[in-house]
Amino acid sequence: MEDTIAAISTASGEAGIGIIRISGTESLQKALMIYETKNGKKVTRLQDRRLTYGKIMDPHTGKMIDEALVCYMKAPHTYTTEDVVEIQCHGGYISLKRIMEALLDQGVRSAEPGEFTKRAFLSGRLDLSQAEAVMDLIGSKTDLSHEAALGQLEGFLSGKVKKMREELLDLMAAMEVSIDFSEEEDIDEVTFEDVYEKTIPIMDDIQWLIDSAKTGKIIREGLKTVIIGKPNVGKSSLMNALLKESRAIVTDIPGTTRDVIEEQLNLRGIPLVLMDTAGIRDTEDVVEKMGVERAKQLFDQADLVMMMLDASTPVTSEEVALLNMVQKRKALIIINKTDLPSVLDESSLPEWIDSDQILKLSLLESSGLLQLEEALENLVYDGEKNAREKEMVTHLRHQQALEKAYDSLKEGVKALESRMPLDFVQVDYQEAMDQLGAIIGESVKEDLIDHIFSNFCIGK
Ligand SMILES: Nc1nc2c(c(=O)[nH]1)N(C=O)[C@@H](CNc1ccc(C(=O)N[C@@H](CCC(=O)O)C(=O)O)cc1)CN2
Ligand SMILES: Nc1nc2c(ncn2[C@@H]2O[C@H](COP(=O)(O)OP(=O)(O)OP(=O)(O)O)[C@@H](O)[C@H]2O)c(=O)[nH]1
Ligand SMILES: [Mg+2]
Repeated sequence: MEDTIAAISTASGEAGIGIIRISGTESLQKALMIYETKNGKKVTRLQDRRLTYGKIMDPHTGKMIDEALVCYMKAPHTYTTEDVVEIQCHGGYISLKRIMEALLDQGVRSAEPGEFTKRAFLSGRLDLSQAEAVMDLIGSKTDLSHEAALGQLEGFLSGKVKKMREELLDLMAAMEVSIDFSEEEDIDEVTFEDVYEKTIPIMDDIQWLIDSAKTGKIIREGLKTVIIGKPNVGKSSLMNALLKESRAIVTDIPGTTRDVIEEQLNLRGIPLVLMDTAGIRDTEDVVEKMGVERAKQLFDQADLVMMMLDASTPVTSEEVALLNMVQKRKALIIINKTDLPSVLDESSLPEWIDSDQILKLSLLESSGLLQLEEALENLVYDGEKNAREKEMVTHLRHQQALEKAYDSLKEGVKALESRMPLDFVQVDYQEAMDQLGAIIGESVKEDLIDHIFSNFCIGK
């Protein structure tokens, strides 16, 4: 029997109401220990799925903690599939804290992060990718990431994975039968053709999912974008322009920004984590030097680099060195201050730079920003319009499992083609099955499951 757990499920802080969720066999009994009706009567049961007004009492002092609405939901048709009681009290710190204390006093255990959802998963009401989607939904910061999470919660990925696994299972069964009926260990020709032809579309489906992950990961995690360049080119001005607020200090003194300024931003549905950095130059100033070091570190970690140049100054050798570091990266080259007489010679830029990568702006005149947004959008979607739909793979874990499944099938098909003994083929198909299974939480180790749920928030 699972023990009975409770947690505050609403965010902490002052709020209209707050909810405590209790789950487990003893939920109702424990909740009733601290509950009485508005007339001060104790009760022994509550109607299933009915919100009831009453008082939450401290059993020790006999004093009221708060008034509340209480709802009992009978197993198995609940979030966790266990008996659940929810206590809706006033929001704020004290009511919620004291109700939790009163419950713990009755022998209820504090839920671990994600434990409610873990129970929903362990009971089979959700599969692992759906459980992960619950957290994504809570964490989503743009409509697109919200949509993607909702799609996954509704089972878009699980559905596809389950269908592919069924198809693979059929193929494995067909191979099995084929061996049983043939004299040798070989697979007969008809079965070979059939298995081969049916495997290819499965591989195509997997590839499609893998392709969607490029955008999907950015949609879920955000695109870490760092603005770099020499001092005074307008990096902080760009940060402010994109945020549409005066966040970073802008002056005409080179070396104004000394620390990293990080802000989140929703750009056409893409969550950007935007970082403005200290202008990179050789400097004796200790603080600025540290800022420059940080800028260089961030540069390494970023998903996207916006390298900013100044149209009114010549390209320096230091800038060329920075540009060359950007070569293999997702990068945009931004030439700012195009309102000033042009001094920068574009032919002095490294040759590898693609003309699509260069954007010309004048932040003073607010021109060129739309083109910049568009270029960013194209980079994320890789020019694929259909990537904007909500069906995409958003987790690295899923992407990696799909890649492994794909590789195994490729091996399997190769083994088939060269008429290898069937055991070889089967090993590959089984591996693909297992990899796909890992996405939905079948054939995964317990510590992976623990790890995934430990990243959830309390009360979920
Ligand atoms: N008060 C409250 N609001 C909430 C939740 C909750 O647990 N409590 N949720 C979550 O945290 C979300 C809703 N998700 C839920 C998903 C499934 C079930 C559930 O009881 N499912 C049952 C029965 C469904 C039915 O009525 O047919 C089932 O699937 O068997 C409940 C909530 C968002 N809002
Ligand atoms: N003429 C002109 N001036 C600009 C433009 N964009 C920014 N500036 C000015 O350039 C100066 C430097 O801008 P910042 O945004 O502080 O430059 P930065 O790259 O953040 O500089 P550091 O933090 O010192 O590295 C300010 O005086 C801005 O007003 C532009 O498009 N045209
Ligand atoms: Mg600055």
